[in-house]
Amino acid sequence: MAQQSSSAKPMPMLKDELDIVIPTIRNLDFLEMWRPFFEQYHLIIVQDGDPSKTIKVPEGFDYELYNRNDINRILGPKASCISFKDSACRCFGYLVSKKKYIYTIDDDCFVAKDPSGKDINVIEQHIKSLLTPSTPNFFNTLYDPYRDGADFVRGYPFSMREGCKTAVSHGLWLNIPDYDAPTQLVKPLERNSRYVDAVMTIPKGTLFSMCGMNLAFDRELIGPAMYFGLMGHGQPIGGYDDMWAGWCAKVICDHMGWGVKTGLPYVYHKKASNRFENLKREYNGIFWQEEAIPFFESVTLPKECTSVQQCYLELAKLVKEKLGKVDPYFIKLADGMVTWSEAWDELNTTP
Ligand SMILES: O=c1ccn([C@@H]2O[C@H](COP(=O)(O)OP(=O)(O)O[C@H]3O[C@@H](CO)[C@H](O)[C@H]3O)[C@@H](O)[C@H]2O)c(=O)[nH]1
Ligand SMILES: [Mn+2]
Repeated sequence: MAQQSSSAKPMPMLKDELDIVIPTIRNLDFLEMWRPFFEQYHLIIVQDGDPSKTIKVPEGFDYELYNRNDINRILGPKASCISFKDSACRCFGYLVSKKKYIYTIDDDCFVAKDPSGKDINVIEQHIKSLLTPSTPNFFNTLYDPYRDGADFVRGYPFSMREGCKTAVSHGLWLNIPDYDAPTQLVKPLERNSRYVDAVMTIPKGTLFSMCGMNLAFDRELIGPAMYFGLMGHGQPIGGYDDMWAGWCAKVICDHMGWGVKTGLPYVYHKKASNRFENLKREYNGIFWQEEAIPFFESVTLPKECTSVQQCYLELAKLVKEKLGKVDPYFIKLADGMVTWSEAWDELNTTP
């Protein structure tokens, strides 16, 4: 019998242990719709683009806001690892947060409704997913065994039923799905109306496409690996920020014995970006991912790597060595990973 189901006992709100990180190059009007669910939490707003632009935050929210001038002031030369003019800038929010958990959301994502018509509280579901164990080592065909009304199926080893720590909770999207630019171009009218009432652990040894628009993670566990890379202005690639972080984080979670879950909760995504612009920024990524995925699948981290940062620095070394041959960009990216790790230490190691 799985531990008491996650919905049997009320989930803690974690309002003093969770920050909401929002990257924005537009405005924050969408917060009005999220007010019932977000108002109790501290927001970290990462303002991208022109720092002289004033971003209006709706009344009543507790927040800190950082623009490019702040990032440069706080990080100095290390600011070079934080992207400009790409949603990748959001990882600066992970760096400066002091909380155990992070939830990050895009400013074109709104409250979705479940099949009963009830507004979905994304924070509550992500907390449930993060606070209940994962099952990366043996797939439970009835999905989340810790959920009310579910359990481990016959044949599931009892020695494995305590599960593992959960490091990442990856939510999904109704309306505009997270398709790449080529798919968006050929299927401009496709909308996702399928609400799948499930959370599942992504099996160990399997990579996945981590989308940053409705994502939560245990910052104390996997935060040092959640670098969203060098994307956007001055870089030959964009729109692969979350993908890169997801591949790195999944390899490290597998090594550390932690789980990554995907599924509920849903947001309602009203894509604000332009699919033609997206094709330009994603273009190299479409080719490079065919090299990057086999690389990540081939990675075996040494057993001496017992901390996420040791894993991350080892990964950066391998990226430079193996992917640097694909394109010099990956040498720069590997250096960015090291700078990120140094910045993490600088801002997060108590003297
Ligand atoms: O230069 C920029 C562009 C955007 N942002 C902010 O980042 C998020 C996502 O922007 P948007 O919704 O326009 O992007 P999408 O094409 O829908 O999704 C991409 O973003 C990532 C998912 O989060 C992933 O790379 C793609 O799926 C919004 O909050 C923008 O305001 C920015 O800060 N700088
Ligand atoms: Mn979007």
